[in-house]
Amino acid sequence: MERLLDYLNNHIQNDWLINYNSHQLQELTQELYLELAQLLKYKSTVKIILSERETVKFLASFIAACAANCSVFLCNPDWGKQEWQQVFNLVQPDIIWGIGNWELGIENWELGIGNGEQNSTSSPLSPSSSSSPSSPSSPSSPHSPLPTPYSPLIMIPTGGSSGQIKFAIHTWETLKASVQGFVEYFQLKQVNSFCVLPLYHVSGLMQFMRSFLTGGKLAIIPFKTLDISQISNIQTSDFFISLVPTQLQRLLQNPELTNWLAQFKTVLLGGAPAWHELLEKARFNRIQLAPTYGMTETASQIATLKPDDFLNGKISSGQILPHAKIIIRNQQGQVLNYNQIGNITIQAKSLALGYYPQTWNNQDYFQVDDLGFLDEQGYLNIVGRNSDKIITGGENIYPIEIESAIRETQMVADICVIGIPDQHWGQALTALYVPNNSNTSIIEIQTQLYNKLSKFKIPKHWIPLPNLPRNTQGKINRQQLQQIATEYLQNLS
Ligand SMILES: O=C(O)CCC(=O)c1ccccc1C(=O)O
Repeated sequence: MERLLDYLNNHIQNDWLINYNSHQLQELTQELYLELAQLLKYKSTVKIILSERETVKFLASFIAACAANCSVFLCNPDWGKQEWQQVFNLVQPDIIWGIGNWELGIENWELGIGNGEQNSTSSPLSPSSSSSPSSPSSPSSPHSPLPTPYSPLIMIPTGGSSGQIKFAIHTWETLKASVQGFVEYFQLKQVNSFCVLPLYHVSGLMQFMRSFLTGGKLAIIPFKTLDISQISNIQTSDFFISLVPTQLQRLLQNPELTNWLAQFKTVLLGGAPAWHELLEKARFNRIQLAPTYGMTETASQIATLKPDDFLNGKISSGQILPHAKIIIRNQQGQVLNYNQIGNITIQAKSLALGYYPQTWNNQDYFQVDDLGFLDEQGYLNIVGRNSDKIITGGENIYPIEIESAIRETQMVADICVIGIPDQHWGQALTALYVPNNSNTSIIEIQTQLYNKLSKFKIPKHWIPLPNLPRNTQGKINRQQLQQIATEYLQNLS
């Protein structure tokens, strides 16, 4: 993978990284690479925790780690003590690059839980001969290689909306396959990306990868600091931008930023389910929106609705990217037909090899928690998450349908529907909502719902909250809401 350095130094235009100095990036990458090469004389594998807020440092560290075939664990500098402890115990890193709260998690680790690898004998990587480098533009193999010390392992964190942090094990090949699928699907030579999502997250990292591997431009500006005066000088009609639904909602509340957004070639939307009203608003404002479906394990999107389809009124997650295949199966694993709802299973060249430190062996397909169907034209439709399913009075309900209907009333700023254990109903449909203003009336919302939904789909309990617990990706923490709702209802009775 040393060819990566050559690629960075000689094959990428100087101005690819907008607002940053590419020379500085090259120099820092070289410096860090040499540091790693030194270490690799004595150790066969080097595990790096990368927790870097600064863009150039993040990119230099990432590229250097990959060039040196290290295992790099992408981390969120803002994780709390508990998360860092979990991560240190799992990873037992040789190097920590960056800043953040990780000091908080280091206590146990220093007490000797880590440091298990000090005895590894030297296995120097001989220059280029031992590795099987592939140039960033060559086609990738259909199967991911097993992890070897001669290819970098890129661990991307995924925690879902709550609970344990896991790392999906990716390789340069799986990430490259995702970029190739993307480029083919959109019929592009180069991808210019405007990245407002964190680089340690798959949604941010893949924007870097798309630009880096295709020689496209890359602007990186944290969402929090987006401000019209700072961004209006970048010509975005040639750019992709990736947003999560809550970010899109925020931008659409500001006319200037809405105008700015409407100039993008494509606005990729992913990370969490979008609601009908949000999509309508984007369509009304002629945003070139491309709702996507994908996850950390697939190195971002594997299905995407193209902007033309979106603007023509289509609602779905779009067609499947060429590097991936989605098959809908029933509980027994049998393949279902078009328009039949079942479990979504995935095969993809971009699929992770497993969750660190385990690889998935002999697995024919990856089954996710989502339910959906493919229509005759191969468009993917997501119905809901298996684990979010609520059974009330014997009826199956997916909260997304109820949440969309409630949003359409325009009387709530945010909404989540869950099931609370109930003697009579099995589970009682419960809506946790953020009122739009002090006059928000539940009676009025319910009246509107009666015209749209069957009676059993109307929530039995309504709980107002000042805000709902969402992570930076906009994913809602349903577990926490279960707890809040249970306590709230207990206090009532
Ligand atoms: O939720 C995830 O884990 C993946 C989400 C993701 O990558 C994404 C999020 C927002 C916009 C575009 C994308 C994408 O798939 O490229």
